[in-house]
Amino acid sequence: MRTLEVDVAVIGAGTAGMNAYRAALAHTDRVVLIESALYGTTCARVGCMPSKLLIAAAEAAANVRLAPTFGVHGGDPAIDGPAVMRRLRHERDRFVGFVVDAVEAWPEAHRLRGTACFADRHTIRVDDQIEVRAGRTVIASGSRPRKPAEWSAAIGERLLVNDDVFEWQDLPSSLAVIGAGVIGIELAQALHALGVRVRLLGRSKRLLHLTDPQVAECARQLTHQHLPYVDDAQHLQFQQVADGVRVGWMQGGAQVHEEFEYVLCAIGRESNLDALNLQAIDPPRDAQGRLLVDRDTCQLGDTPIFVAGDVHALTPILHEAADDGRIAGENAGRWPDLRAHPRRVRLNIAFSDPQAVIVGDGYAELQAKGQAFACGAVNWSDQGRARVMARNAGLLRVYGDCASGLFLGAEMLGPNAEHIGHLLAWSLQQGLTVERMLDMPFYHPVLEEGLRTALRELLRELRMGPAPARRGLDCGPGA
Ligand SMILES: Cc1cc2nc3c(=O)[nH]c(=O)nc-3n(C[C@H](O)[C@H](O)[C@H](O)COP(=O)(O)OP(=O)(O)OC[C@H]3O[C@@H](n4cnc5c(N)ncnc54)[C@H](O)[C@@H]3O)c2cc1C
Ligand SMILES: NC(=O)c1ccc[n+]([C@@H]2O[C@H](COP(=O)([O-])OP(=O)(O)OC[C@H]3O[C@@H](n4cnc5c(N)ncnc54)[C@H](O)[C@@H]3O)[C@@H](O)[C@H]2O)c1
Repeated sequence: MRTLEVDVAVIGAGTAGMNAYRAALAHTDRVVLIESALYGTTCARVGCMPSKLLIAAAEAAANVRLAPTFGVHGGDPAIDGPAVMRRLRHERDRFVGFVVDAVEAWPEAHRLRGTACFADRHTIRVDDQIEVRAGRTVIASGSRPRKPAEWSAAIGERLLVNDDVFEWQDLPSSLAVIGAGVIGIELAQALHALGVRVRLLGRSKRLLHLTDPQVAECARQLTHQHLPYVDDAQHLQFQQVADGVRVGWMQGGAQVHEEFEYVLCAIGRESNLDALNLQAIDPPRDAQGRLLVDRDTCQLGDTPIFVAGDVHALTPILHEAADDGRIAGENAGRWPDLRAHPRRVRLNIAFSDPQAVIVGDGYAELQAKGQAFACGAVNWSDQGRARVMARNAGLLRVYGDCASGLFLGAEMLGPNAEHIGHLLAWSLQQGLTVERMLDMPFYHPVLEEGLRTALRELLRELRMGPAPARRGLDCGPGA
């Protein structure tokens, strides 16, 4: 077995690992990046980018369907499945290509291909061919879709995960989507809008990680309006039939069956830790058995090992994985003089229809903290610009601290939530009070005026401002 001595080894060339590699390189040239599969990242190959390409096609179809609302008639959208998938794969391959080019431009001596596996805290074996002696290691091995073995045993290749969807040459005729989390909702809604017969099967009434009971209920109702959705499917059963799968479930005490061409499993992800032989490093764990990782340094306990990205499952989103990678790589490089990096405020966006956002502390977290907080809200059904665009569905709830008037967080379902979410996250990270946020300019007529309505109501609820005008007065008194 060949031996390689380095200061820093990075396991996984995804977004976290690539950022860790670059950050470590600022401190030492003795760095190696180990990857077991293809370069290109989960984000570009099978995650953020291809899913948003599919959603972009779905939005185009939805806009055609909405056109008659404005007196514009072009007929039903004709969906060319092979063309939808061709564009998706073409653009996806372009994004992947940029990533692959970037990695392959790094020195060959810094790159190893193969599956990494610990022998001890300073030794990593790669496919039992190379032994890497590393001063420090960054684990950035990501996650993969959870796929119950008994479901695979029952229906074999008819059971798909998100990775499979983006390889389709054409859209399927029908699909059961299991799991009403972010991936399930985004893909179910997009494929439904593209003419696929979809049924979304959730097992609890909770959707998209929303915890505010009012926003969650609004999400549940809108999802029911938008696509065939069962919010309490119990005792799922799968049986292979001639042209697909017969899916059975219990719903409100009754047994229901429906046949689909495929089943998409979107029930969460599991960390890629199993191949790493973690027992060899005896990792410190918390009371729940999770790896004990310091969020501000990414260090694993007091070991010379750092953990970054989805593998830790704390905040499995792209910008957090990139931040983790930078922090872990920098600290692995500068070891033992570690630096703590304050983290950005929480911002989650689901590209559902309408979009969903959670900023800062969600409703359930504030309640769990026992903090005295007040709420303000806007229902988008009556908001001026949202009505102009005929996209007036959803609810925004904003939270503020009763003692200080500080803005604390928000949950939202509604039009352009991705942009309002950013405004709110930036305000939160700057430590603004609700009053200070209301000092900012609001143009007319824009969706942000809806945010202003919610903030005014919040200020009133905090007993720090006057009662807002009753409704729909963005161009009248109270504007
Ligand atoms: C369908 C989908 C849609 C998403 N959409 C969004 C979105 O819109 N916005 C957003 O912010 N986030 C989104 N995400 C989440 C985002 O993609 C992830 O947070 C991010 O890609 C995680 O990056 P990572 O570096 O941790 O993992 P990865 O990119 O998965 O990298 C891990 C790497 O480690 C390698 N590896 C694993 N084990 C080993 C081993 N033993 N030895 C060597 N190498 C190993 C893997 O092959 C892989 O290349 C989405 C995810 C999915 C699945
Ligand atoms: N827009 C985005 O930022 C975006 C998009 C996609 C994915 N992601 C990231 O990827 C992560 C993983 O997404 P995900 O959708 O796989 O996980 P998730 O945790 O969001 O959702 C999984 C859902 O499956 C349900 N579920 C679990 N077991 C089930 C079962 N046996 N039967 C029926 N339902 C079951 C859960 O209750 C949950 O609602 C997300 O947490 C998110 O961080 C982000």
